[in-house]
Amino acid sequence: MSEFKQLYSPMLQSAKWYSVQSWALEQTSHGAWLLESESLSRRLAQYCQHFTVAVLAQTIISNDNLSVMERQRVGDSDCLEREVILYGDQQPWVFARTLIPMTTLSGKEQDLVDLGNSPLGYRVFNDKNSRRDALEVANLGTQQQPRWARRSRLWINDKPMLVAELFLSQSPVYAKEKGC
Ligand SMILES: C=C(O[C@@H]1C=C(C(=O)O)C=C[C@H]1O)C(=O)O
Repeated sequence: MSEFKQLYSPMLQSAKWYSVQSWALEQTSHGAWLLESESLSRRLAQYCQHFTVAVLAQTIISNDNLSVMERQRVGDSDCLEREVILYGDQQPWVFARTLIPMTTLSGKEQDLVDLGNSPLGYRVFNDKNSRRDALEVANLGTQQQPRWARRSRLWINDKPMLVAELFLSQSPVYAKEKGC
């Protein structure tokens, strides 16, 4: 198993998520990232020369293995679980875990299985019928040294998927805080 997956997958899955309103995110530099409602991939790509995605794992998981909240967001179907690292100029910036219900992988959306190293966000937000809702934020670090994560539901043609993203220490989300 990849070291990234071993480290970050349990971190993300044990996160305590809070609605965005619980955090004072407006007018902060990290808030602009966490509140991004369009494609995070596109935003990250603007901060580097080479934006790349590496798939760590892609497997089908039973609905029984989802948490109650995950089930509330995506329903009762088994899911394709896709875990990736998003890289900016070879630096690991984001660990992301996406749950795509098998019922979403129908019609035009069957191609989501074969994304490989293409960013999911490019595919989803290229479609006119896409949107994001149910945004939640977690801090997996401390107040002094935050490690931000967010979870949101994406819709494509009225079919849901759930994306959780952990912003790693080298990501531009922390640039201002570090005084760079
Ligand atoms: C969901 C988006 O796509 C990003 C790309 C992902 C992937 O390729 O698996 C996963 C999560 C995202 O951060 C986005 O760009 O908003």
